[in-house]
Amino acid sequence: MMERFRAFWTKVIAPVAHLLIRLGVSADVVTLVGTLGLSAGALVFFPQGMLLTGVLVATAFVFSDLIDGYMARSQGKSSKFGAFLDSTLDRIGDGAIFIGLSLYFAGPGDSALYLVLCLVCLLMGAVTSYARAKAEGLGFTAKVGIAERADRLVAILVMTGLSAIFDAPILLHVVLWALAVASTVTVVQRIWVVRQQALAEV
Ligand SMILES: CCCCCCCC/C=C\CCCCCCCC(=O)OC[C@H](COP(=O)(O)OP(=O)(O)OC[C@H]1O[C@@H](n2ccc(N)nc2=O)[C@H](O)[C@@H]1O)OC(=O)CCCCCCC/C=C\CCCCCCCC
Ligand SMILES: O=P([O-])([O-])O[C@@H]1[C@@H](O)[C@H](O)[C@@H](O)[C@H](O)[C@@H]1O
Ligand SMILES: [Mg+2]
Ligand SMILES: [Mg+2]
Repeated sequence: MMERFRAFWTKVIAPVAHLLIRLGVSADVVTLVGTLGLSAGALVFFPQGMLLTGVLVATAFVFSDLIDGYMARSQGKSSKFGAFLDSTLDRIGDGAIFIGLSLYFAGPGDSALYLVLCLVCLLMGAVTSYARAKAEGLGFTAKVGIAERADRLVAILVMTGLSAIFDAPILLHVVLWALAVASTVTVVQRIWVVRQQALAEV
């Protein structure tokens, strides 16, 4: 769903990308540093209950996932390794967010239920992305579903931020339930579309 906003946000990040290019920074370094920053934001601040700080730090770095590809393309330096690195490190950033929130619910958030829900979101988000990668490796396509990565990131970061701003834990609880369901639905959607493609080959 968020893909439709790619063009707008690409315009937003383009000046940053061009500055980094002028500074001689490579897209791969942006991919790596962005992942480290996103992960640090989630793993340092969420477990301490500093949810808004964690969201703001994570948000500052998550856009690196838009910047890195733009940098590569604008220099004509898109590469297979870059594509591999980008997709692989996405999983680390996604995992850090839900591990950070799991540790929050194991500590100040004090809820076994929402700790488990965080783990479900972590798992089904990872399976969602793996399903697409495996499908593409087999010559199928599976870039479908109601909860692609950007959708999941926007949902969890915005709602976590709002829950902190308004001191409304319910907002975080609702988004965790929603993402657990939506990610699972997305996995089923991807299995379905690959099944249809496989049957069409017969
Ligand atoms: C007050 C409110 C609360 C507190 C503040 C909360 C604010 C939080 C707001 C938003 C945070 C969430 C933002 C999420 C950003 C999404 C980032 C993302 O997921 O991007 C995903 C994709 C990019 O995917 P990909 O990496 O595959 O594309 P690339 O362009 O990188 O291309 C990859 C190819 O490039 C080559 N390559 C790459 C790297 C490399 N090193 N070498 C290479 O060669 C190679 O060929 C690769 O194959 O982006 C998208 O999915 C597009 C859409 C994303 C845009 C969504 C952003 C939405 C932001 C804000 C939402 C609303 C905010 C509202 C705030 C207030 C709410 C009340
Ligand atoms: O949207 P999603 O399928 O869960 O996750 C996507 C991966 O499948 C893809 O390999 C990667 O390039 C994208 O950046 C995003 O991480
Ligand atoms: Mg990227
Ligand atoms: Mg990416």
